Amino acid sequence: MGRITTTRLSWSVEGRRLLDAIDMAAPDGKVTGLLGPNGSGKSTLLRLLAGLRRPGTGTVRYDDVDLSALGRRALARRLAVVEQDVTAHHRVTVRQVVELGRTPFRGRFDAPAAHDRRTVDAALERTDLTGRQHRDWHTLSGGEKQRAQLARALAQEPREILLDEPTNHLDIRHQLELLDLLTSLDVSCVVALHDLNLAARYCDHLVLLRHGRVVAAGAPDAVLTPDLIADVYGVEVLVDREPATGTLRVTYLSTTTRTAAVPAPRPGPG
Ligand SMILES: Nc1ncnc2c1ncn2[C@@H]1O[C@H](COP(=O)(O)OP(=O)(O)OP(=O)(O)O)[C@@H](O)[C@H]1O
Repeated sequence: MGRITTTRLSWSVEGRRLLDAIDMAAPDGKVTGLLGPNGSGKSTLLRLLAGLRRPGTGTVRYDDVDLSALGRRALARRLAVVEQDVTAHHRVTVRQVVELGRTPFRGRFDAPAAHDRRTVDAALERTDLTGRQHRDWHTLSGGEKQRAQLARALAQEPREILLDEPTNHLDIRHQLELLDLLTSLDVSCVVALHDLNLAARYCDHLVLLRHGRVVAAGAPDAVLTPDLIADVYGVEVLVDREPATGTLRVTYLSTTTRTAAVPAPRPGPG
């Protein structure tokens, strides 16, 4: 497990600042939810955390180590990334996709060792894909592909996992199973989510973005307030607790024009 932090992290493209001085911390061993409307910068932030984009300014740290000082292989040995809508270009089976999670631990020409096989078997089992492991990747449904990507991430035995809307193709049962699984792992997770009720139920810590800036961060009951949700999403909500479980519950009432007052993002370098 490791703590992920960013300091004054910014990223711009074509003169538009898409992330603006992001200070965030994803606590060790916890599930951190990234929230925010479409285009608020969740995927861009995840890509910077994953080292897939280089920060314009600012830093990303894994524990106390700057991401730029971690080699690619060292990073791949601790960090798993589950992106949205991954496509495979070659004919591969589900098991071969999951076996990719073992690549950082093997020499280029090594056959999978017993530990690699056991880890892949366990990852397939935990994502309910054992029965589909020999299927061609292209024959899977969207939800099965998403579960296979999670299985690949688990096969990596990571200390940290970054996930971009991992529930968007999943039916209700698999959404709950995936998030139950994430919360049961001894791993620090950062997960972009749209569903505020799933965020309330499964995340220990939330970071709410708007126009590439952090507008609130903290425990779900500090972030999921009617005022913040109306300001950021333009939706009036009722927030209470579900009586049977005590979980925070967000009920959507109506859209509002309150977000119209939000200033446009600043242009800027870096
Ligand atoms: N490479 C790029 N070039 C130009 N604009 C980009 C690039 N990448 C992202 N953007 C823009 O940056 C903004 C943030 O995008 P991002 O995908 O990070 O948002 P998001 O919060 O993940 O959105 P969604 O909820 O719709 O997935 C959007 O306006 C997007 O169009």
